[in-house]
Amino acid sequence: MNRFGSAMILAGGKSKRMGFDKQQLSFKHMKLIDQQIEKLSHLFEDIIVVTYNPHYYQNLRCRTVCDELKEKGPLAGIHVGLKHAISQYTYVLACDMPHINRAYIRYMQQRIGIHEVDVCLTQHESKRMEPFNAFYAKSMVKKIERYLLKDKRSVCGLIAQCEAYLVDEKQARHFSPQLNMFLNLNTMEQVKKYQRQKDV
Ligand SMILES: Nc1nc2c(ncn2[C@@H]2O[C@H](COP(=O)(O)OP(=O)(O)OP(=O)(O)O)[C@@H](O)[C@H]2O)c(=O)[nH]1
Ligand SMILES: [Mg+2]
Repeated sequence: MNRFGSAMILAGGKSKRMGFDKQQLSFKHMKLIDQQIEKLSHLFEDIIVVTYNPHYYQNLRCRTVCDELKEKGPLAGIHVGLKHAISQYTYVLACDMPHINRAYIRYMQQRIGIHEVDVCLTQHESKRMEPFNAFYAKSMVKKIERYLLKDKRSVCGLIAQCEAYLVDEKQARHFSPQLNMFLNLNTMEQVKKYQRQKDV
């Protein structure tokens, strides 16, 4: 099994705050998720979209899976994505994150190369962790399953129980000074602000 071949995009949420399905978000007549798939396909040989709408992705360079454990939130997406992954580690992104930072992905891959860990993610000075734009090991599948079956959902709670390599905020800012690489669009207000700043 190779080390970093798979990436997954989570697109199985309810988008309640947005008011319409976030996997349909478009900028300049192109869906954000299609743009993510395109960008990731230059970095990963296998792109998995975790979605309940596989027909959106028929002609794209990706495959689709859907949650086995339903109604349990993002971790259930990570669970099934890891199950289908072809590599030891999988890059995890949410479908509402417009900035993919190639240098940071490479940096995390290097860190994982040195420290054999279950996950590699970023921690803010406030101690808050970023669950996406992160790597998870395939070996976490069973642990995540047990955790979800106990009706727990918090990614950060899970991380506390595993071997994690945490990149600190200061280090992450070398790659993304405003931490844009973690920006996720949850509401139309956030979309409008993003469009104003980026002129997209
Ligand atoms: N596969 C899967 N993905 C999920 C699930 N819940 C959320 N996600 C995804 O996880 C990412 C982060 O979740 P949120 O930003 O809270 O998205 P959301 O849950 O659709 O939005 P809200 O309903 O407003 O909370 C997004 O990419 C969602 O599509 C789920 O139950 N299954
Ligand atoms: Mg949510």
